[in-house]
Amino acid sequence: MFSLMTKLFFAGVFISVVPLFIYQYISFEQSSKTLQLTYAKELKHKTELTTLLINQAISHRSSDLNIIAGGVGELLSLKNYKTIEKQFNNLALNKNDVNSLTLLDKEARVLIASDKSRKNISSEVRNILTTYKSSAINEVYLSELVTNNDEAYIYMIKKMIDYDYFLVIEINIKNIDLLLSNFDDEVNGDKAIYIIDKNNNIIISSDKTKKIMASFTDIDKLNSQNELDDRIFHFKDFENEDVIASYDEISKFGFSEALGWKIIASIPISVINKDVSKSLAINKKVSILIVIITFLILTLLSRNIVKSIQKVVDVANKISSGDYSARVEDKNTTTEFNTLLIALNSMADKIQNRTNKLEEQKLLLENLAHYDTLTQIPNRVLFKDRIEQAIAKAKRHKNKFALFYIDLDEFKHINDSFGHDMGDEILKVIVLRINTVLRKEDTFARLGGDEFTIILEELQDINSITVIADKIIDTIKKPIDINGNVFKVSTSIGISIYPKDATDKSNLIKYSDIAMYKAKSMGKDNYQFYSEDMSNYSYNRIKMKQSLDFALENNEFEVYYQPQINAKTNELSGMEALIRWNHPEDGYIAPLDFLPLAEEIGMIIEIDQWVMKTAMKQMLIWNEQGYNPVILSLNLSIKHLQHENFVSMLKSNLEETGCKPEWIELEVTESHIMSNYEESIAKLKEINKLGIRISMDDFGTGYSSLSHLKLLPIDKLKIDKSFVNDIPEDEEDVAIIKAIIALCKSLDLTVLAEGVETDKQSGFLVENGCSYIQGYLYGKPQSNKDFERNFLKS
Ligand SMILES: Nc1nc2c(ncn2[C@@H]2O[C@@H]3COP(=O)(O)O[C@H]4[C@@H](O)[C@H](n5cnc6c(=O)[nH]c(N)nc65)O[C@@H]4COP(=O)(O)O[C@H]3[C@H]2O)c(=O)[nH]1
Repeated sequence: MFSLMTKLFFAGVFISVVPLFIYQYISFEQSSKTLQLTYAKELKHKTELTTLLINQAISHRSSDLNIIAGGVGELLSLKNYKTIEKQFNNLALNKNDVNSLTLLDKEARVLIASDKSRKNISSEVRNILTTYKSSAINEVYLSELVTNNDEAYIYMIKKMIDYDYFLVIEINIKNIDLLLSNFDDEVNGDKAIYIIDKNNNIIISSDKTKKIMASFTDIDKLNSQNELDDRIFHFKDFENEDVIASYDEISKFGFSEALGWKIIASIPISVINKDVSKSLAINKKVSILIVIITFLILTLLSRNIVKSIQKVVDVANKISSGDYSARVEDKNTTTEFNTLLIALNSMADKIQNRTNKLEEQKLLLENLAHYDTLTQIPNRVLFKDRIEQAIAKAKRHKNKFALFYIDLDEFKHINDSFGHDMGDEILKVIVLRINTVLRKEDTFARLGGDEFTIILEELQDINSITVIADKIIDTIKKPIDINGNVFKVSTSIGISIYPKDATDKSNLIKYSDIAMYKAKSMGKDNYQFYSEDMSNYSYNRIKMKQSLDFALENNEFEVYYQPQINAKTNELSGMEALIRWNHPEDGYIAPLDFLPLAEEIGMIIEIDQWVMKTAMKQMLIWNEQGYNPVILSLNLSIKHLQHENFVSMLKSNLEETGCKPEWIELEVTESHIMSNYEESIAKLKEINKLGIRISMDDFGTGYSSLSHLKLLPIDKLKIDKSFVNDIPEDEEDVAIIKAIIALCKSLDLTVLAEGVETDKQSGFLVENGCSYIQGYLYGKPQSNKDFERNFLKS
C-alpha cells in the first residue's frame, strides 16, 4: 500500500521525466544525424579541395619540368651548366614541395643537381628511372610514392631526348603548398585527413600520432550500405572508432592516375556527439528546470490534495467514532473537493439529525420502558434496577434501607364503580401527595394497578420509617375531590428492611408484599413491618390454596344458617346461608379467610354453586317437612353474578333441587353492583323476573347514589354491621342508619340490620323503623340441624 503522496510523486516522475528523456534522446539522435551530415559535407569539401591542391601541385610541377627541360636543352647546347644549376636552385628554393632537381645521364649519374652535395641518386630513383626507360612514355613521368624517414616523395622524370639525359624532380608531398596548411589546420583538431595510396596505406596524415603507412584496412569495405551520402561513409577507422568520413580519388585528374591515391577526411562520431551535447546543453538545462518545476507543482498539488483528503478523513473518522457534530470547515479551491466536502457535511448533518431523533426516541422508549405512563414515576422495571442499586450501595456503605409495598384498599371498587378514567385521576392525586412526603433520593415506583413501592435509603433510625409510613397513610386518607366526586381512599403498607429481613431483591419485595397483606388483614389505613411469622402466614395461604382444591371433593364444606328475625313480632323472617369450612387438619376456617383466596384462584363459582344447591335442597326438605323457613338468603360473589351463564345456572339449580324461586333471596354487595352497574342491572332484572328477590348487602360501605338505587330491581337493603356496632352511642352511625331507613321507606324497600348483638341495638333499630334483624342477639349461624331445632321446630 502506497500513500497518495507517494503515488502522485511517482506519477509525476513518470509523467515528467520519461517524456523528457525520450525527447532528449530523440533530439540528440536527430541533432547528431544532422550534425554528422553537416560535418560530412564539410569533410567532402575538404577532400575535394585537397585533391584539387595535389592535382594542381603535380600539374604545376609537370609544367615546370617541361619549361625547365626546354631551357636546359638550350643551355646544354651552350654548355652553360652554371645557369642550369642556378635555374635548378631557383626552382628548389622557390617551391616548397620541390625537394631537389637533378639532371641525370642515361646511366643515372648526377650531372647537375639543385643540391650540390648530391653526387649520387638513391637506389629508389635509379629503379624508377629504369622503369621509366623501359616504358614507352616520353611525356613527364610520375613515379610511385617513395617514403623515407617519415617523408614521402614522388619523382617526376622528363627525358631530354636530344641528349639522352633525364630531368628528375623530387617532390615532397607533404610540402605541397596549401595542402600542408590544409592539413595543419586539422592537426590537433578532432577532424583528421589522410592521403592513402592505392594499397590503402596512409601516405600522409594530419594527425602525426598516426603512423604514416599504417594500414587503413577497411577502406575497401566501404560500400553502399555504409554510404550516408555521395562519398560519405560511416565506418570504424583503424583504431576501431566510429567515424564519419568522406574520400576523393586523385586518380581522376590527368596523369595522376598512376598515383591511385585517395584523400580521406574523417571525424569521430563521438566528437560530433560532443558538439551535439554542447548544443543541447541548454536544452538539458531547460528539461531539468521543467522536471524541477513539475516536481514542485506536483508536490504542492499533491500536498494540497492530501491535506484536503486528510481533513475529509479526519472528519469521517470523527463521525465514525460518534462525533456527529464534526464538519469540514475549510473551502477548497478544487470544485470536486468542494462537492465532496458539501456532500460529507450534508451526510454528517443527516446522520446528526437521525442520531438526535434516535436519541430522542431512545429517551422516549427508555422513559416508556422505565416510567409509568400515567403517573410518570418509575415503573416495575426501573424499580427493580433501583432496588439492586440500593442493595449494592447499602452493602458498600454498610447501610440499611426500607422497602414499602403500598396497596390501596378497595381501589378496584372505585375503578369498577366510577370507571378507569376516574380511578386514574385518583391515582395521579395520590402519587402527587406521596411525592410531597418523600425526599429526592427516595425511589417511588408504581408496580401496576394500585400497587406502589418506595425505597427509603440512608435511614437515620427506624422511627423515620414509621413517620414516613404515617405521613403516607394520612396524606392518602384525605378526601380526594375529582370533578365534584369526593373519594376517601385508605391504604395498606408492608415494610421490609435491608439487611435485617433480607439481603436480596426478590425476598425484600416478597416480604414487603407479605407485610402489606398482613396490614390489609389487620384493617385499613395501617402499616406493618415484616416479621418471620408473616412468612408463615403466606405459607399458610399457599397451603390453603392446595387444600381448597380438595375441600369440595372431601365434603369439608358445610352450610350454616343464620336466622333473620322480625323483631316486632319475634318471628322468623328468613335465614342467611353462610359457608363453613371444616379443615381436616386446621379445623374451622372462617369464610373471609378462604373466600377471597377462592375468588383469586377461580374456585368461588364452584363453591357458590355448591352452597346454593345445598341450601336449596335444604329448603325443599324443610318445606316438604312442613316447616316454614320463609326466605333463604344466599350470598353471591361478583364473579358468580357476572358469569355469562349465571341465570341459566340459577334456573337449572331451581329445577334440579325443586326449590321455588319465591323462597330465594340473592344477596349482592353494594360495591359489587356499583362496580359494574349497567351489566348488573340487566342481570338483576333477569333474576327478578324469575321471581327471586334481591337484597343489597353491606349497604353504606359502597358509593351508591339515590338515582342508582331507584333503578335497581332490589327488594331489601342490609345495613352493614359497622354502622350497627356503636349505636345508639355513635351519633354519626345513628344518623347514617336513620338515613338508610328513611331511604328504604321512600323507595319502598325492606330494611334489615346485620350484626345486631345487643337489645340496645335491636331496640334502637326497631324504634327507628328497622324491624328485621340479623345478629348474634337472635342466633349465630348454625348447622341445618341446629337451625331446624332452634328455629323451625319451635
Ligand atoms: N360479630 C358478629 N358477626 C355476625 C353477627 N351476625 C352475623 N355475623 C356475621 O356477619 C356475617 C354476615 O354475612 P355477610 O355480611 O354476608 O358476610 C359474609 C359473606 O359476604 C361471605 N360469605 C359467607 N358465606 C358465603 C357463601 O356461601 N358465598 C359467598 N359468596 N360469600 C359468603 O363471608 C362473609 C362472612 O361470613 P361469616 O363469617 O359467616 O359472617 C357472617 C356472620 O357470621 C353478629 O352479631 N356479630
